[in-house]
Amino acid sequence: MTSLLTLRRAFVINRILIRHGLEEFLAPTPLSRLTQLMRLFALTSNRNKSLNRGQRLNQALTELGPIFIKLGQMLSTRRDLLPDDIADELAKLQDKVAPFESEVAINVVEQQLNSPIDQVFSQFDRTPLASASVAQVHSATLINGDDVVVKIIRPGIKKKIKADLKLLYLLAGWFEKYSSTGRRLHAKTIIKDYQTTLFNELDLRIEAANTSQLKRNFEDNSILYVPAVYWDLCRKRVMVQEKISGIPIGDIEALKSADVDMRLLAHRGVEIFFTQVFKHSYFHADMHPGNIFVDASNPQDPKYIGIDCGIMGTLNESDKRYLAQNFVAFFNRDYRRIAELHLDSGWIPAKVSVEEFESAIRTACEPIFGKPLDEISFGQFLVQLFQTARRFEMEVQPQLVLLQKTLLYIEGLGRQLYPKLDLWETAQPFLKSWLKETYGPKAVWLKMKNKAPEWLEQLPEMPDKINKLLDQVEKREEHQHQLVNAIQTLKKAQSRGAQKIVWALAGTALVMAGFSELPGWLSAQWGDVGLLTLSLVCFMVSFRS
Ligand SMILES: Nc1ncnc2c1ncn2[C@@H]1O[C@H](COP(=O)(O)OP(=O)(O)OP(=O)(O)O)[C@@H](O)[C@H]1O
Repeated sequence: MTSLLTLRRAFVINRILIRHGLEEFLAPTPLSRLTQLMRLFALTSNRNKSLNRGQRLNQALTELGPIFIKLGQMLSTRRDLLPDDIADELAKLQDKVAPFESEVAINVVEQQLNSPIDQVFSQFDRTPLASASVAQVHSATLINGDDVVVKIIRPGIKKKIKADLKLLYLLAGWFEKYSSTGRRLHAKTIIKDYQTTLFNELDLRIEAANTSQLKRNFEDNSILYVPAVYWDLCRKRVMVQEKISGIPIGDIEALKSADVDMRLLAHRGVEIFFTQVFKHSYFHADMHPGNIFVDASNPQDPKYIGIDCGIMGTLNESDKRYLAQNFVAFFNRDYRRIAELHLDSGWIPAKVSVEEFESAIRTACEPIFGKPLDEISFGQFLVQLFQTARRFEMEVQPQLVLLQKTLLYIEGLGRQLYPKLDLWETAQPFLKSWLKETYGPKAVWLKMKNKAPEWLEQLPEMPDKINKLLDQVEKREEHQHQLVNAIQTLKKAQSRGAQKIVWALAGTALVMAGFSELPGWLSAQWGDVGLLTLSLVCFMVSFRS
């Protein structure tokens, strides 16, 4: 049954792709035969020939539905993988879905909270505030008078997501199997990452927990405000949080007419990003205009408000070191250092020549410096670096890709707010102080101080441990010695064996010669005796050796 449904959907996808002139994406897959058949029987025709391939892909994904639209949106941020013309068009995809009935929304809320709606809310706005492919948001007021928003998962969406994912896996599998581009793009991994993102979005407790964590991280830093979560009203398919109000970040006109200090706002955006990355190792990774607002109550001290923490990125110490050191080296145009960092840390295999890698990075990054300082892009640098490193067999970690995508967005936004934004001005002191704080003498001293109790605890066992270690070293040396001896004996035996074989072969050859015709100058009798004696000698030597 399921496979029949999948086949039907595959047929529909095929038709849509042909209609938008995108058969080239199917060419290497088994669907291409179906494509030929469909064209033969004129089941579909190729429209939109005047549009470029990015625009045609945009239209096809829109027609394929929300799960494909979301995939396109996600892919639009993978500039390290996709050509710019396609990424630009995919970025324009709109996730606009018709809202579901408010009765259905209320049913879900009552079922999830196990309580009639009017016992939880004094007012529930039946017209949704927003409606996307996975969830819908309604305004409401709690019995205690707090203004809140209620996010509700679209009923039946999980089944649809699963069916579409099944198909996407099938297509990605074909794409990887039959096309070198598919293999280069790691098509199946892309779908796997997408699946993780989608499934996380289906459980609103994950988003609620992320929101709480981000709020806690910025408790002592007022430049970012995060709404409070009402934990007792959060379930898998319903989340209630504080209602915020602010100017949407994309509304530049409104910000300007509110007399907001745009330069400060742009720099604070960069500061928030670097604080999340380097101080908290935890960053909001779904930064789009719908998720960022500005509190302009004091326009000369504007503050950000962030919502929708469904997708967050985390970094470990080595990721942060990688980023900080590379950024600093990049701004010093020290490509040698970047190459050395990659080799020394084992990010790229040791067999790669440092000169070759340095030259590839220089070729990729020099054009970025051809621009004025206020156009230099860290995000673009990461795109180029990852593209180059991939060519040298570096597996770029997903969290770094997520970060690169967020950084590109932050830069774009910052320059939209304040076109003269110089990222380095905010980033440099930040990175330098982070490197100093983490790796400077004070940091080393602090780390040693933190480790001291652990070391003290182990101190009494130290002599025993050192003894054991020395024993091991001794044993290892003994083993090595024995091994060398064994190899030498083996070699000798091998050469003696070879000698044995040679002598035995010579003996055999002489015996055989005895049975064959002898040269005329040798009398038959003496010849036979001589050959026999010689062969006997050979066999004896062979036996002895
Ligand atoms: N706490 C809030 N206060 C006020 N408005 C909110 C709040 N949370 C969400 N909204 C409104 O609802 C919209 C959608 O919210 P949210 O981004 O969380 O949903 P989503 O389903 O993840 O949407 P998308 O997929 O487009 O990001 C927001 O753009 C905003 O207008």
